[in-house]
Amino acid sequence: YLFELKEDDDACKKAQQTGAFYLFHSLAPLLQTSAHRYLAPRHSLLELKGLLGKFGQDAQRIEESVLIGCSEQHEAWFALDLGLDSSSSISAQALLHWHHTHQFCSRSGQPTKKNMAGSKRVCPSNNIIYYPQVAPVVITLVSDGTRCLLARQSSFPKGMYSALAGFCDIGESLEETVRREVAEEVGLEVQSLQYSASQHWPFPNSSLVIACHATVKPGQTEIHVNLRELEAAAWFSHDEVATALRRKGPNVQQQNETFPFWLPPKVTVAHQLIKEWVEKQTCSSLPA
Ligand SMILES: NC(=O)c1ccc[n+]([C@@H]2O[C@H](COP(=O)([O-])OP(=O)(O)OC[C@H]3O[C@@H](n4cnc5c(N)ncnc54)[C@H](O)[C@@H]3O)[C@@H](O)[C@H]2O)c1
Ligand SMILES: [Mg+2]
Repeated sequence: YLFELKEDDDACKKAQQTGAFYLFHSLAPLLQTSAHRYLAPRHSLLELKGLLGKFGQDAQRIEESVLIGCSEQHEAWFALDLGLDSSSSISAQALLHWHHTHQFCSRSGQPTKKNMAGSKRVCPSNNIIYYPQVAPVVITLVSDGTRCLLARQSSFPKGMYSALAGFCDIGESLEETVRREVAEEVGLEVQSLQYSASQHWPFPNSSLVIACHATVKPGQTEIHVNLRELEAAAWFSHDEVATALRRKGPNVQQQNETFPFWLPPKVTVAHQLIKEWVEKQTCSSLPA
């Protein structure tokens, strides 16, 4: 059903009649608080036209909406950004951000036009079709069998460590990126690797983060930190990591000016990857 709406502008326009619209302003979502929770209000086309009229906006703006999904019953969902200045926060809706930042054809320089669903942009002068780009990123938790390797960039919040991450270079397989990034960032040779999970990650642009476990040969565990990319990297024991998983975010500074290390929040695939390793270690240390 979604494929049909992306390929057929008339079908998409018709779906707006019975669809639901989520509103944004300069890429920030409009939220309502209710009983200490944030809810994203949905607006029907009629309500949306009323809102636009109330604020003196042209109903034509509805053409700027983008299709973001549908219900099992084929109720289409749309996002519409009412903000005029889109240079501010990119904290939401990767697709709206992509439209704001890809307005021109990279070959002719002409302004491109979004299709009704917002699933692509087309250059009217040469018919080149542009689709939203997603940059693949690998995140790798390296283990030597009993410890795992965590690292931090200087841009991370104080005390936070995570698994090694890196963008795939053009032409690389994911496996090649894992081996290259681990070699580049900590000077270790990956012996084996195993896929774990993936996550769409819209910060700073649209990336697809693919999480993997990797092992190094026992005895080949000497770390050489690439200080151009990382501030620090070290091996951590199962107990240290299990304790850190329970810490919620930045902790108070300890007397000796250090921060007990903590890990990315639960919402990140980095957290899930590290948690999966701790659970696997716990299971493997249980008596058979
Ligand atoms: N969701 C998660 O759990 C999670 C975990 C780790 C990293 N990430 C994200 O993955 C991304 C990559 O992590 P990193 O900073 O360690 O990457 P990295 O080690 O490749 O270093 C970043 C460098 O990659 C280059 N680069 C930037 N954008 C690129 C692109 N689109 N394609 C190719 N190269 C690019 C730049 O030179 C940049 O300095 C970051 O945006 C980070 O937010 C998400
Ligand atoms: Mg990196």
